[in-house]
Amino acid sequence: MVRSTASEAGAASTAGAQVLLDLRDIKRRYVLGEATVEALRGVSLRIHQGEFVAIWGPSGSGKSSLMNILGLVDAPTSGEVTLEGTPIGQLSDDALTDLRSRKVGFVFQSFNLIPVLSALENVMVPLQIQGVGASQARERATQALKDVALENQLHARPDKMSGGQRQRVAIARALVTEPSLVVADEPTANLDSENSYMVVQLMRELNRSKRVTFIFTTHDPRLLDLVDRKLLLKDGLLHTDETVR
Ligand SMILES: Nc1ncnc2c1ncn2[C@@H]1O[C@H](COP(=O)(O)OP(=O)(O)OP(=O)(O)O)[C@@H](O)[C@H]1O
Repeated sequence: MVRSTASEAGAASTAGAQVLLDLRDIKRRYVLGEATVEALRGVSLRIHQGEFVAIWGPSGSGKSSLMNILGLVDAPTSGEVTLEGTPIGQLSDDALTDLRSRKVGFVFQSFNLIPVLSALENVMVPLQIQGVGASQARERATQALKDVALENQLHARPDKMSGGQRQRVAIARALVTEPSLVVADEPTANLDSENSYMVVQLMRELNRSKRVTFIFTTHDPRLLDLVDRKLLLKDGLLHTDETVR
């Protein structure tokens, strides 16, 4: 049940902004032996460039399933996903991998930093995967860490950093490739309430300053105060879609 439609609600805050992601009637079914789980049961949604969006809802409502599809890491069982006008379902595996690495950055609840690498080296990794040369990668990663106020921790390893600092490194790593979209599934699940708020505030500032679209999931209602738009998922359906500002 959607009380205000995605397109109406999105248009209210994003007049003139281009559609970044368009999901039409997305269903995701998991089959485990005899059992079938209908994790998403028909989600239609439009995300515009520059939006700052939270997806919230009870455990098991389909948030991670939807995030995997929004981040192009999983394909729906049925329905269509379009990113900047490109229908995803028609791409080869190689083309999809290339598009995802250029357009999407990821932030994870458990940070997923490489423990033996410094903060700077962790942030350089996605650039090196893209084939960017070492000195340029170092320069861009240094700037990305400055953007999250960690210029004094360039050479620290993750195990010497607090949870909030580790998540800031992960945000720098997500942004260093200059993606159109950052997808963050429960980015504050392993942080205390003060650090949770600071991390979402930081994502908000970067969303504004860099005009990058952010979509994150959360269980924490306080964090919803910081968003443009909140989507409530229940039982695999988009229940409400509210544009806040
Ligand atoms: N890989 C999978 N195989 C089988 N079932 C799955 C798989 N991933 C998710 N599910 C099921 O799909 C439903 C939705 O799960 P999903 O993880 O998307 O929800 P969620 O809202 O992110 O939950 P949580 O807040 O607990 O992380 C649940 O019933 C879950 O058990």
